[in-house]
Amino acid sequence: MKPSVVLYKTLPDDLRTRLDAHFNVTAIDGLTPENLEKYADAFRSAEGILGAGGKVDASLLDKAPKLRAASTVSVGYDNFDVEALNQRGVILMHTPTVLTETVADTMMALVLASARRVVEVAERVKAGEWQRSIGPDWFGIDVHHKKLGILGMGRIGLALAQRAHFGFSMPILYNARKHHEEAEQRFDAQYCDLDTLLKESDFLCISLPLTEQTHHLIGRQQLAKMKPGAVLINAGRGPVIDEQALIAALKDGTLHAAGLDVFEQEPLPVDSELLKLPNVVALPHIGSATHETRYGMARDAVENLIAALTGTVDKNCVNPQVLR
Ligand SMILES: NC(=O)C1=CN([C@@H]2O[C@H](COP(=O)(O)OP(=O)(O)OC[C@H]3O[C@@H](n4cnc5c(N)ncnc54)[C@H](OP(=O)(O)O)[C@@H]3O)[C@@H](O)[C@H]2O)C=CC1
Ligand SMILES: O=CC(=O)O
Repeated sequence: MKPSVVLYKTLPDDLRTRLDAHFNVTAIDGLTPENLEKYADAFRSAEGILGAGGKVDASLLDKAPKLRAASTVSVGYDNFDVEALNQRGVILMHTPTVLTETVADTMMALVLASARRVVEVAERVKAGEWQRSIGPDWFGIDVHHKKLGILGMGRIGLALAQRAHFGFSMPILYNARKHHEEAEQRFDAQYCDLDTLLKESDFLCISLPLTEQTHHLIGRQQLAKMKPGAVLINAGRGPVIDEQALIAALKDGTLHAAGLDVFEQEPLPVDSELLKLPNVVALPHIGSATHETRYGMARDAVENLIAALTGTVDKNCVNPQVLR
């Protein structure tokens, strides 16, 4: 008999067919409390789950006693209680690599849009404000040759460094837990502590995961240390930045602008102060959102679940210790 799995994200038809070929699939529209109750039987017999978004914690795992593998259509896995998965021997699979270049493109787009006020001035054109030659009130700031600080020199940080170094001649500073030889050799990136990164970066780009250590890593004190007129970009996770402190820094002119793909609460509430600030470019968490990359992520997530439930995992595993 095929193993049972719960699918909580819509897949392209061909990938759904592949999943159906291996498993008895119960498809639900998200890990909501209502669905956990409504599909209690499916969770009780599920050996795998596949999807994105929604908390996978001890209380969900208690409802799925046969679970052996979870496959997320994302690289970030902060919505999973990995400790609880480890205790129950559940393998967690994710989708690194396939999205790296696309997310780095998004970050570079945020750098350019924030510096050159692309969204704001395009709106002004649409509003009919372009009536004569533009003056300094339409100007932005240069990107090329400015100092780019990268907080989190992992896969995405490295791809961003490549763009900034070769495409925009930007000197690169970075901070991570360890030195990254590849970034230093290929892009002449200089390692520094967080304070130096804050003080010296013209553009500070965050590509960190959300963990206990990174939660509110950037708060009022850190923002106050940033170079006057700097631009802050965040495509890691919203709660890495204390959003209220960020709003204050944008209002009092400490920061020139911010480009944000992620927020403390998503979707961003429509009454958020951030949306009232002209110097904020706010995107709806589209870091990896191209047709090609989202398809690749879904494909990898399906293959990851098949590998996890057939004992053939050789990559993309968050907690390989469970395999031993
Ligand atoms: N906006 C979006 O749509 C997307 C957002 N993301 C987010 O981006 C994150 C990064 O992805 P990816 O680059 O693939 O991940 P990686 O694991 O490759 O890189 C993470 C980097 O963060 C660093 N890091 C972790 N904790 C700390 C810390 N406490 N202090 C300093 N540095 C730290 C790591 O340091 P070290 O190298 O020393 O271990 C590493 O350099 C994801 O976890 C996800 O949250 C990802 C995809 C899309
Ligand atoms: O935020 C997206 C991810 O893949 O993580």
